[in-house]
Amino acid sequence: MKFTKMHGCGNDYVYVNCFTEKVDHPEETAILVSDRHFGIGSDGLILIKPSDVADFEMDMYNADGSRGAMCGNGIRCVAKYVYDNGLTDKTRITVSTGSGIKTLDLSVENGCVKTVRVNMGSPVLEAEKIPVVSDTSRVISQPITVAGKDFFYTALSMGNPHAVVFLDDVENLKIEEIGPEFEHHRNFPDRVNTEFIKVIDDHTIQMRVWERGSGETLACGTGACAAAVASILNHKVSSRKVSVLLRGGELQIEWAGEGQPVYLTGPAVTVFTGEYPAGK
Ligand SMILES: N[C@H](CCC[C@H](N)C(=O)O)C(=O)O
Repeated sequence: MKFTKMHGCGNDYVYVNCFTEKVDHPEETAILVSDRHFGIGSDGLILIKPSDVADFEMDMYNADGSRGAMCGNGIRCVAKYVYDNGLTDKTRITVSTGSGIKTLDLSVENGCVKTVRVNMGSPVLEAEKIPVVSDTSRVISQPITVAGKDFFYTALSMGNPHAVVFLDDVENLKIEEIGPEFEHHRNFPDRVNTEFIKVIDDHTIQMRVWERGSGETLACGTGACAAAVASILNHKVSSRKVSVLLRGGELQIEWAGEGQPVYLTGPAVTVFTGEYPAGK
């Protein structure tokens, strides 16, 4: 299987061009290739496929083999891959995902995509659609006890479920302890991606993330969108343009308010190409 290794702010995936390659068991393949010692090493696997309803289809799998409905860092790399490899010459493309068709605008320098702006669609705030178990119709700064500790969280979907928690310190957070407890908490029937946020100023937040199915990643595109929306809803920031500082880089989020789409802008990087498994 020929593959290309790419990342968005350090959120790295193995990409396979399914116009020319065939992946029969993507769940198992995602587990194998993600292993950072016995495989290629990645946060998961992303298949780039033909589509009848959009220019391309993105089919995304986490490191544990679970299928993700949307991936903000991944979709930017899909755009870079299809443009840089000549599958399209358009600088506005559509990509079909598990959470609908997304429109992307590509910024090109010297014939290659450098940054991509994604219309991520509108956030979903209704508890039952996220889904989250709650006795309130929305979850905006609601109390939750996780592993015996009390937090306040805001829940929303960007096509995938997110829980956003505001803390005074995220640097020293023992995310490997609390992350899985959130991921598997009874409030989240489909598990959850959890973003831990420190507010820096009225347009800047710092974020660490424990991803459903992949653990701590250096960045999460849908998570950065969820964090910015939660920061605006909770009046933690006053700007509608939020810079999200992640361990792997910086993402720019724009949201004009309820009923409006969230826009995600960030880089996409190609690291290397290869063959898996290697020839004899
Ligand atoms: N772990 C996520 C999918 C990947 C999302 C993330 N890598 C992004 O950039 O949005 C989920 O299971 O919903």
